[in-house]
Amino acid sequence: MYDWLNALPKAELHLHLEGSLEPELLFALAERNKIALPWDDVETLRSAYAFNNLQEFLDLYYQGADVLRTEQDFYDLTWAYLQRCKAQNVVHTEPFFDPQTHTDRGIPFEVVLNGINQALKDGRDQLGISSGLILSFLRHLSEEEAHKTLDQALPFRDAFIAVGLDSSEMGHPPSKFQRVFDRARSEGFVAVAHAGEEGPPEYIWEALDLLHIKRIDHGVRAIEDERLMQRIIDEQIPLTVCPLSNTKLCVFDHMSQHNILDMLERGVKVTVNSDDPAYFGGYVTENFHALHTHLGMTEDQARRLAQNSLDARLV
Ligand SMILES: Nc1ncnc2[nH]cnc12
Ligand SMILES: [Zn+2]
Repeated sequence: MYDWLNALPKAELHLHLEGSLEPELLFALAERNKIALPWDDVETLRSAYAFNNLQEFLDLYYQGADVLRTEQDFYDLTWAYLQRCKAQNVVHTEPFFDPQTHTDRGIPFEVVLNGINQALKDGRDQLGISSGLILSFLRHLSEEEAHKTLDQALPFRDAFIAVGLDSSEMGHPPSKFQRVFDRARSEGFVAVAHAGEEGPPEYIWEALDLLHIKRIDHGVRAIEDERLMQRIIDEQIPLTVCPLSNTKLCVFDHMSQHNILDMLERGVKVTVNSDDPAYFGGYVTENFHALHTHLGMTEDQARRLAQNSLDARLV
């Protein structure tokens, strides 16, 4: 089944480039940039990848991103991810990046963007993988800081297909970012947002009604609110679900409890994605395969999930 799932043409719609930083590349970049790491070796780092919640993961994820310094680093990161896409027949990808994670460390916005963009272009030309980049605001920072990030992005407007919202969800509802999303949409950006990963269904309502998002990232807690479920089904609003992420971050205790197939059978436009594959134990095919192993996902269901991902592309 793994090989069959791997060969299935699919799109990835929820992937943080910084979360595709494998420990081996992290160590190589640390050496190249002469950065001392608190871990002795790759295995020690990998053994630290055990999380009880989103915040524990984010603390390590931001620490890991510190090795990314030059345009070449961002190129190498993105190129390594695109090669994984090629190997797993991901024919289209819409990755996120978090500019504030880098600009707050003094890395110029253009350095980050140029490295990523050159790799995405080479991915199109050399690997045949189409793509669109999503600029994501960090929700644990202020709306004021998100406005500054949007200012930095506007000279490169054509480099982005959308804006997103990620990082620590609890205590940072979508309403906190209503004005910056208004502004982004008035500049022609499509909007997406993480909502209902750890946060309650109310955050999904806010993301839909206040941020006017076209796609919900995660959204698994929608199942707690029947009226919300009905809206998502009626309006066919896609959910970018990340099964391995949800189990690694204890959103579900075990994959056998995941609700993605229940949602699929109820008519929700759910898709399968890897979120932060270097940290959560696998890329898209591993996520599909876990659904087969622990939930008995059939070939027909896998085909529908893959088709949903192709249908839910923004570009
Ligand atoms: N799963 C996730 N949720 C929120 N922010 C993130 N940033 C990277 N991965 C994330
Ligand atoms: Zn995510």
